[in-house]
Amino acid sequence: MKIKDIIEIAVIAFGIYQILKWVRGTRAWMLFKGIIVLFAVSAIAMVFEMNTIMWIFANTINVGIIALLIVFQPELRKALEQLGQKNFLSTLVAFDEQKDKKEKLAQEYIEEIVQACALMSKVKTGALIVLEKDVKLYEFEKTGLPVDAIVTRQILCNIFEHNTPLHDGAVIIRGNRIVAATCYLPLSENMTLSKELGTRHRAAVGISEVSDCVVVTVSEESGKMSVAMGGNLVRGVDLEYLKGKLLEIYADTPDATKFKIWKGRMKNVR
Ligand SMILES: Nc1ncnc2c1ncn2[C@@H]1O[C@H](COP(=O)(O)OP(=O)(O)OP(=O)(O)O)[C@@H](O)[C@H]1O
Repeated sequence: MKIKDIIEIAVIAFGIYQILKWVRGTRAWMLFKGIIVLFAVSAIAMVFEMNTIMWIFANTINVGIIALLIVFQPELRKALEQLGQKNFLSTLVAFDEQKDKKEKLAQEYIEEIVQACALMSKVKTGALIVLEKDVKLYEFEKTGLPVDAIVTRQILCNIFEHNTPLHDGAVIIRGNRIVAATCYLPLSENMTLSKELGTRHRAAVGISEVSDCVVVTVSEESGKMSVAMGGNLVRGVDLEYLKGKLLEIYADTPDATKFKIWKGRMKNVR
């Protein structure tokens, strides 16, 4: 083993790490998990010498790779564009402590979102609020106008106020900040959705199908609140349900886990 080989291994490991990090931040993450399952199935087929399954895999892999390149063309283009950017190195190695510090959806912000929905529901103001989780929604954020404001009930109500410039489309929330408003979301093509539902609710289901986000809607027609997650829509939820669902997002974040560990330690000390 020469120095050159060690450098080569380090470069490849770093490259794979960066690719995995990038995949986690895009909707390719779900697909990546699917591919891992397919590879697991092919490995099992190989161990048990299931020739037909192995033949199907061998003959579809080339087509599959081309299909992947076509489906993820926007993400690949974005990744290549980032490679060409000047600040690429600084994003690879997080020198800046702030950069590494992920913003988390703290309980107080959840309360703001819930209260905003309550107020809008009362006066039947239509709203579409997307809470981003692990899969980053940059491509949808770009379709709207940047806001970059701390989540407060007043700002949310103001954004969705009828006949104001920002009321149309969706708001995207990342951590404790509203990053964009008037965003255009993909409409779900789910045929089983109720025919009563219009495009606001279809858009909520649509974005939840392609990412792990949680979407809250307030109907302009009925004032009812709904929550979309993983392609499912729960209609007519109450404030308690809404708060519970949003708190689940908070519970998933590392900050909350740290808090739980800390609480556990405190219990042990006592
Ligand atoms: N693809 C989309 N992305 C983001 N927002 C959208 C999209 N399509 C529609 N909307 C929002 O939904 C509004 C139209 O809602 P529409 O009445 O069609 O839906 P709905 O599901 O019946 O909702 P409501 O119960 O509030 O009437 C638009 O004015 C716009 O703000």
